[in-house]
Amino acid sequence: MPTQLSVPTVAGGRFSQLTLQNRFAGIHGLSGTSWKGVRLNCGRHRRSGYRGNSVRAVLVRNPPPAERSRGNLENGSARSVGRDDDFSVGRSRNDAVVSSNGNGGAASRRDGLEFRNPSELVATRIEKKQRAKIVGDQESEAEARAALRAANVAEYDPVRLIQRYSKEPLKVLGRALKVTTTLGAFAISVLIDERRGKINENMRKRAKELRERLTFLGPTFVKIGQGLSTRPDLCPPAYLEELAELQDALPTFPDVEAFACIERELGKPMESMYSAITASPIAAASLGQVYKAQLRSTGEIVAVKVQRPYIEEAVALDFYLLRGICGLVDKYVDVVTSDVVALLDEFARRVYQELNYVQEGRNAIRFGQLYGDRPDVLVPGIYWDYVSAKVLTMEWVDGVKLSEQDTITAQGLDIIKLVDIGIQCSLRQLLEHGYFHADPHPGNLLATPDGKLAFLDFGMMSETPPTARFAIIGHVVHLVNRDYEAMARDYYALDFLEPDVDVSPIVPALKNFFDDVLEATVSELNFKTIVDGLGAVLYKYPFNVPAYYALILRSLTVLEGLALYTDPNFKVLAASYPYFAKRLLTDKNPYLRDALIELLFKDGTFRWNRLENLLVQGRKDSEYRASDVLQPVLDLLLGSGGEELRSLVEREAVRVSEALVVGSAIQSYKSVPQPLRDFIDRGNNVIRIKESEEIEMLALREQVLRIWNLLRSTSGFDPASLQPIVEVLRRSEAQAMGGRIAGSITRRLAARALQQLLKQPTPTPTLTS
Ligand SMILES: Nc1ncnc2c1ncn2[C@@H]1O[C@H](COP(=O)(O)OP(=O)(O)OP(=O)(O)O)[C@@H](O)[C@H]1O
Repeated sequence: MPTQLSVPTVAGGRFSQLTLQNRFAGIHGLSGTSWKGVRLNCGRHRRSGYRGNSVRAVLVRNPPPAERSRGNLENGSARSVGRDDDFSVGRSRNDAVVSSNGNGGAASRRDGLEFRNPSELVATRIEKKQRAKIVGDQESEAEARAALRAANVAEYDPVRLIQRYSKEPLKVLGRALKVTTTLGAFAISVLIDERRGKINENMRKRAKELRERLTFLGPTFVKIGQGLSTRPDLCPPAYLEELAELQDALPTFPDVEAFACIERELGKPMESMYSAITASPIAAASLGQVYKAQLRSTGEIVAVKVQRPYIEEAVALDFYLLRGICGLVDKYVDVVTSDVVALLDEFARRVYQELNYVQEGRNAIRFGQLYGDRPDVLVPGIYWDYVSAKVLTMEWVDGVKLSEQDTITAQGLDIIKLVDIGIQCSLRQLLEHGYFHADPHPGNLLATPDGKLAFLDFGMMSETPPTARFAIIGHVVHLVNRDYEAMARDYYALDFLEPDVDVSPIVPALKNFFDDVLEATVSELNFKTIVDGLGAVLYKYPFNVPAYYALILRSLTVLEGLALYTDPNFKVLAASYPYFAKRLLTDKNPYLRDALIELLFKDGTFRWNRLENLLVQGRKDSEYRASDVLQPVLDLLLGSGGEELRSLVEREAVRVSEALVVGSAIQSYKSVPQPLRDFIDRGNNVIRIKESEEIEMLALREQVLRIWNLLRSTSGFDPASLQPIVEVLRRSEAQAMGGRIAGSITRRLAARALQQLLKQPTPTPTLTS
């Protein structure tokens, strides 16, 4: 069956080879045939995420023969080429339009050398460093050139918008009519449904209608719809599902315009930059569409994102209009207490930032520096020589969207593991460095064939302020402790409440809600239940939830939602606990150390089970190190100002030592065969101790031994790593404490010995420090 082809004119003149890709029809038989003198190579499109059954064309410029042979030779060593199935169909396998990959080939040869001489090794390291520096310098120069290309990028300025559109009333009126009729018709349909009692029955239909109407209205409304699609607090599930489609199934714009934009923005002809590019986009998103291409200079496979034409004009007019409407709401609608204009301004500023792809490239680099070194996370690199405000060229990521769970499972990948990578990475983003991906919808998360999680789309990033990072961890501790007063106080640190707001009425509300839900342990709780519960509590009080907080909740609920498809019992909090445990056990930040103490010493008693739980959980975290666990705790114990804690620890140390000594004696005594035992104590119980006390002592002994074993068996535990602790123990305070503990234990044991001697039960002595 011959397949219909249409060749974009802009590309038609420039590219002398054309590759067809039929997504599902499997037209491999066409390979090698020609159409109008153009060679055709076809292959089944295997990358998921493509819908429909259309034919995609890849235009490939014929390379000079020398280059072609080099491509053939180096095909195997070209890293990015080998990774991709669909793209390589017309390129490397049949025609090998793979230009030399200078880095790949040379690097592997260099890596293959054997260095025996240490000075040579040092020299190589220095050389590598110098090379890295040169590469770094070149990168920054290329980035600076990209920034120069984006020098005239528009920024959101409401005053300028007013100046601009007050002169164009007809344009404003036309758009206002379009928006009001489109959304008004939807509102009327919903009102009629309500009158007829058919809201639920027609919900799915209306949700679809809303999605279509927002798509029709263009990028600004698509962005609003995307925002709503992640707000279960605002939209019913049917709407959430339909609006989620706005994340990646959007209409495309003509390729001719896209290619013309690339040339205009980068100031060079297409073929001088890319040796191949797909003739139609592989994805269309709200602000741009993405092509797959091959760099002429290195042969690397890249993704080229091109911005929709006239998008700035479109969003500017929409924000001008929406701002006017929000102004009216602020003025006349009393039930709305928030400053709607300010909210819109914040949103508009973010959208404008997303329109500057140089900024997005910078975000990707920063994100990659912070999190890309993790072996299970992939962050695409940026090719600055091919970046401007409207064109972004980045490393191609071969993968499947996390939302396409069947395809992922078919590839033998574990979706829960991938979600867990997402959660661990998100926790680090939110609570460690504070710099986070604020738009982690499933379309922006890809599972790579080797099981990594790739992050895409760095247009919208956000930051958690340092105080809030610690306050969030503290908040979880307070939740575990059911310390509702502390929870309520956390809202000051979290910036939810002004310092002058009285938190006392909030405490019973929190208690009411959490006492019920905490029937289960916190880690068994659904994250969404907690978020919804908090939402319901907070809603009644003068709270102001900062934007970063809503985004944090969103990113974790998105991940939990993804996991729930596969495992209905998945709990994001349980998955997060190892991270919290590791932070609490190892972080030297005073706020977190206090939180740890609060967790471990509740009401003046040491909670061994909590320590054990923290250790069990903490070692599940990939970055947990046993040596880190002890150091901050000891520092805290022995530092100035730790008197109260020291006396608690001393008391506990005595209790534990006694449990170990007496408990071991009990165990040894019990392991002696009865006839021998009779012979030893001649009918009297040598160890005279109350049964309940004995049970408690043995349980404590078991627990302490378990904890010690946990510490010792933690992977990577190296006795040498305890050296700093030995240093701490040498301090005079530690020695003094050790002396006091030993004294107390001796007194307790002496009392017990006396008790045994007199065979009279005596009251347990009170401890003195
Ligand atoms: N580096 C890449 N490698 C492979 N595919 C990519 C890459 N970058 C983007 N894509 C594809 O293009 C789609 C859209 O890209 P992206 O999300 O960056 O665009 P956007 O306009 O910022 O989208 P949004 O509407 O989410 O803001 C992605 O969902 C993905 O399918």
